[in-house]
Amino acid sequence: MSSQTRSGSADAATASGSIVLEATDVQVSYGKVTALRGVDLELGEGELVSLIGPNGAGKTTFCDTVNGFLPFGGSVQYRGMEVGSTSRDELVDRGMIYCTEERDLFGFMDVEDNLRLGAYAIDDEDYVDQQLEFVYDLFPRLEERTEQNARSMSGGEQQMLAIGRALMGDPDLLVLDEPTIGLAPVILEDISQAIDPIQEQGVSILLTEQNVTFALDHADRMYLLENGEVVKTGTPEQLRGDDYIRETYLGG
Ligand SMILES: Nc1ncnc2c1ncn2[C@@H]1O[C@H](COP(=O)(O)OP(=O)(O)OP(=O)(O)O)[C@@H](O)[C@H]1O
Repeated sequence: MSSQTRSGSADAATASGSIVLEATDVQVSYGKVTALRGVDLELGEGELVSLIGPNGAGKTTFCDTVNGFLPFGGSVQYRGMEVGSTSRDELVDRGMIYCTEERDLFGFMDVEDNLRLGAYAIDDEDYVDQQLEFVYDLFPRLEERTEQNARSMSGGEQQMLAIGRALMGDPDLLVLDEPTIGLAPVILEDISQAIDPIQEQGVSILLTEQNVTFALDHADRMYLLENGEVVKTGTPEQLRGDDYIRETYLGG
């Protein structure tokens, strides 16, 4: 999907189809607390890159940073645009869509209205209808609940709605911050099954996770963040074979 509803981008990175997101030496502090230290991360066209790490490692801070919500040191480039000097509206307009850990749903609005709000900036009504159908195919539980208020849904259903709403915004890069947190295994499976079809639509994905198994199952490449620093990177295959990852994050 993507680009169909968005004004054409002429920059080199888009034209060459290579780097979507490039973070270089990113530093973020909250007063005296340093949350990110010298983080480098690269995400290529169509890739799913996962940033894994324990509580407080800095995953949400990284998502907030690349989405232009925090002041930072270093450089973050999205499609060749420097995030620090690009407005949030422009980032969203160019397809950087953020599904936050808090989900940010409109609790007193129903499922379909929440979904349609995700497409507020898109004029192409055919696209919106088509994408709504895609989201309902992806999450049939949402289609069964089109008129149910978001606040009355289970945590898992709300997570599906949050992802669905992000998809309605025609993402080029979808940033998913800990989508599996607190979910029962059966719901986790529903979320898991949605990942491949989203990638098949041509969407690049940055996924943060504490659930290392989930990340290993879906990522093309991974970065392990601890105390604000990237301490390991590699493919899932490489990280599965890593003693430290196995002992610390996969229970030996
Ligand atoms: N608004 C804030 N003010 C002060 N410190 C903050 C703020 N937000 C985050 N921090 C601190 O920055 C560090 C990184 O937090 P962050 O939420 O980015 O980690 P995380 O990996 O997303 O954790 P979790 O998995 O628990 O959500 C933590 O020490 C946290 O207390």
